[in-house]
Amino acid sequence: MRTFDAIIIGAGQAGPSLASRFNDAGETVAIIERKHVGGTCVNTGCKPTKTLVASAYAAHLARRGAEYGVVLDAPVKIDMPRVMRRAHQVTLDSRHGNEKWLEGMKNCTLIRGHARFEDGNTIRVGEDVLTAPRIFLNVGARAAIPDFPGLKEIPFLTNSDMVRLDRAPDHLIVIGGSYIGLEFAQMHRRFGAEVTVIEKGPHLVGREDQEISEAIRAVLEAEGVKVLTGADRLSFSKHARGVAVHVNGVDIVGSDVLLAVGRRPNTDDLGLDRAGVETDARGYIKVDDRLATNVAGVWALGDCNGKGAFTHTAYNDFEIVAANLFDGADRCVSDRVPGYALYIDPPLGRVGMTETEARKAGRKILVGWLPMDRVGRAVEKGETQGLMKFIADADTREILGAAILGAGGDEAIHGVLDMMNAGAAFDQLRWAVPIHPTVSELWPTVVLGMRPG
Ligand SMILES: Cc1cc2nc3c(=O)[nH]c(=O)nc-3n(C[C@H](O)[C@H](O)[C@H](O)COP(=O)(O)OP(=O)(O)OC[C@H]3O[C@@H](n4cnc5c(N)ncnc54)[C@H](O)[C@@H]3O)c2cc1C
Ligand SMILES: NC(=O)c1ccc[n+]([C@@H]2O[C@H](COP(=O)([O-])OP(=O)(O)OC[C@H]3O[C@@H](n4cnc5c(N)ncnc54)[C@H](O)[C@@H]3O)[C@@H](O)[C@H]2O)c1
Repeated sequence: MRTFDAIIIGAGQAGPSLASRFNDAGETVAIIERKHVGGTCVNTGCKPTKTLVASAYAAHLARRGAEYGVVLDAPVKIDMPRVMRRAHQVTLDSRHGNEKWLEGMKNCTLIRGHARFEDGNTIRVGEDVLTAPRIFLNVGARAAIPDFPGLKEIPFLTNSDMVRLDRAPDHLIVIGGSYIGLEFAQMHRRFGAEVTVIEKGPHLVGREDQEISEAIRAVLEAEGVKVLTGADRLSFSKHARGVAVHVNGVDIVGSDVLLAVGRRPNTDDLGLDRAGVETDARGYIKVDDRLATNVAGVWALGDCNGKGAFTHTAYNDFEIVAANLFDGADRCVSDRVPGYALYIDPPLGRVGMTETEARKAGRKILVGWLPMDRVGRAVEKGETQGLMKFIADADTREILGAAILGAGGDEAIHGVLDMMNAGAAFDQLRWAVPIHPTVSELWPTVVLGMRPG
């Protein structure tokens, strides 16, 4: 049995940074990884997908070259193996960088293998048995694979397969019209595939306000992505041309199927019952506001605690735990201002509540919005799809939320995110002097135009 000051299971987005804090404090730490250092983000998530999105954007812009007076005399061709090599290289560089970082930590031991609890402070990795007074779970999540009729009979793809595919499918059928589904849908359309998105809910990205969902659908349909919402009773079968998806009484035939219907936490094979660590009905580890589980000395960080599903929320979980353990702070998850982006093109940048959520919360709200074709920067760039939207509390002057579906939306949303973090009233934006020409320079205009919602 080996003894450490701390054990971390999972080298995703929280684990390695936490290991580094233990190392720097002169405490011994073991970090256990069963697959690739860097976890989902680096290997099968953000890094490869955003690199692929960049290739797809280059193809799209090249096709539109003539609109800008840039003449390309031959049709745009996509070299898929090269596209994929570029994405793979970005992943490899990041993974190797993380590995080197961990291996360079004097007090840290990187252990390869699948970890399971023996009891509340003992972990087994194969023949290796480790113990520590503090254990941190950073085990992440994987693609959910529901038991759809016929699914076992057909080949299907998940996000992990998609980042290894070195061809554009002839016709990609995407099940699930949210983050993963839409990012892959648009990118493969731009790589030359026919693409159909099948979504169960009445709208794409159902958690957004309806006009945002509809604008996203318009962006995708304008590029030729077919969208079917309100999909009911899905089933699958083999077909001479690949796969047939039976939905709402019709058959859709494609060459490949991508399942993007959500994620499930990697907690079913962790021996949590032996340690007595509680999970909710969906398998997420129950934690308090400071990420402690019900078992003393065990914490859960990142996707596996169900409090966030993004790289920045997993990293913020590390920041919270580290600040509380090492810096004498008292940080908690409920202080976090929720922000995220959907990386279709143009991207959707989001922070805080939607208008629907603000109304449901019983707030008296003010709402302002502007179509992107009124934003000079977007006009100059020739990227005028989408809108900006701002929601505030009419009584307290608090900023409740904002969205930019439009050029640079993933970056420009940070102006609002920072104001919300600073607890600033929306009136402050009125007197900001933003830089011209930017997307952000329109926030004062949006704020001045707010009306009761
Ligand atoms: C296609 C896709 C695109 C995405 N794009 C974005 C994006 O643009 N922006 C964003 O913010 N988020 C994005 N995400 C989400 C983001 O990747 C995750 O939220 C983030 O990686 C979660 O980090 P984590 O540390 O909680 O878990 P992970 O990164 O999943 O790491 C968990 C690690 O634990 C290991 N592990 C699990 N069980 C065990 C065990 N028993 N023993 C040993 N090791 C174990 C796993 O192998 C894994 O390496 C995307 C996700 C996907 C799938
Ligand atoms: N840009 C980003 O930050 C980014 C990108 C990709 C993934 N992610 C993370 O990964 C997580 C998972 O993404 P996701 O898109 O797989 O899941 P999701 O939970 O966001 O969406 C799943 C979608 O599938 C639909 N669906 C469920 N069952 C269905 C069925 N039977 N038929 C048709 N549609 C069905 C749902 O209605 C929903 O729209 C996200 O929550 C996100 O946090 C983030």
